[in-house]
Amino acid sequence: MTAKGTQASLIDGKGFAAGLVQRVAAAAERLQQAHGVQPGLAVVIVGDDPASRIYVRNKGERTREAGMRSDTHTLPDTTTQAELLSLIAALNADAAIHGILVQLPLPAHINATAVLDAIDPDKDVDGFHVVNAGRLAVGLPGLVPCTPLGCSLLLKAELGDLSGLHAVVLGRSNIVGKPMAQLLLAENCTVTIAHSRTADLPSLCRSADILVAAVGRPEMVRGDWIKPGATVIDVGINRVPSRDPLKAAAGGTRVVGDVAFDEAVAVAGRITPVPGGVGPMTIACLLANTYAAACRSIGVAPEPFDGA
Ligand SMILES: NC(=O)C1=CN([C@@H]2O[C@H](COP(=O)(O)OP(=O)(O)OC[C@H]3O[C@@H](n4cnc5c(N)ncnc54)[C@H](OP(=O)(O)O)[C@@H]3O)[C@@H](O)[C@H]2O)C=CC1
Ligand SMILES: Nc1nc(=O)c2c([nH]1)NC[C@@H]1CN(c3ccc(C(=O)N[C@@H](CCC(=O)O)C(=O)O)cc3)C=[N+]21
Repeated sequence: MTAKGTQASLIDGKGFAAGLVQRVAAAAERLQQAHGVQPGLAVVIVGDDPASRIYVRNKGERTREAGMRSDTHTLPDTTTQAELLSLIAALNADAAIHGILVQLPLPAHINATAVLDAIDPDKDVDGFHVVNAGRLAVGLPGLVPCTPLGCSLLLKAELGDLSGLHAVVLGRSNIVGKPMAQLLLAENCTVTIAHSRTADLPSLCRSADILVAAVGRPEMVRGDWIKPGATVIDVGINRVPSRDPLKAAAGGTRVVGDVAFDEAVAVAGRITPVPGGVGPMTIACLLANTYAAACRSIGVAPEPFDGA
């Protein structure tokens, strides 16, 4: 608590995501009843990255909850780019698969851009294909990257109209920062994108009504970088040693965000926790995108999930 006794309210991403998964499941059930189509997702993992393991475990549970089909293709580190491309070609041609997700990062000997751009854009439920990036940039309907889509849904549910708010997006990756900025612009925010060459990050961040942190640096954003009352969305998922020195010595870890939560919670108006904030929304949006792709594959307009 601060001297003023104020404390940010927590944005319950986990709870919001659970509700979204239920709404997607109900819509998918209606799609199946009306058209006999069960949305199908294929996840391809090459090698054994720890972040990918967490993601795939959670995704499997949520996909089952939503009554959708989920196939996981686990390939060894030694898989060649040609082998991966031929699996993608088979999934592109498979009418029972509406969504394809290739877990990142890929091993260094594989060109990730070439692989992502081999996915049929209409099955690209990650929204990483250059065609979907282009659709987002010019305002055409398409598949939007799950993490920024989840952040945008949380912000609209919390704040309503975002028009005229100053949003600072920390990070400019193709999978989080850039599409996040596009979505905020589409909601009529005034958007600043910051990155590793940005001068005086603390002052810039202090001018933000909405601060989205997606840098991959544990607890980089400090309490005094935040405008009092601002809304803070922490995208970071960083594994750091456990607080307990004995556990840490044994290799124990905990997950923290890109924001120093204990400091930020005393200054911000609203904030997402890590875990339990943006992460679960990413998975819920993956299911929503898979449902939408299944609808469009048979020429049906997907039910929207914008509302609460
Ligand atoms: N919750 C979820 O569902 C997801 C969480 N994540 C997490 O989000 C975070 C970001 O992921 P991602 O976008 O893939 O990361 P990238 O590493 O691809 O991008 C990081 C961005 O942060 C910028 N950056 C790095 N260090 C600094 C610094 N010291 N000061 C200012 N800017 C900096 C980089 O700038 P520059 O471009 O100049 O190098 C870059 O634009 C990670 O913690 C990741 O684990 C990612 C995906 C999903
Ligand atoms: N093609 C591709 N698409 C991705 O979207 C993608 C990817 N590759 N590679 C890895 C990153 C990371 N990512 C996460 C998603 C959800 C949680 C998540 O659900 N986190 C929970 C649990 C965290 C914990 O307790 O460890 C939470 O934040 O509450 C984490 C990480 C998706 N990614």
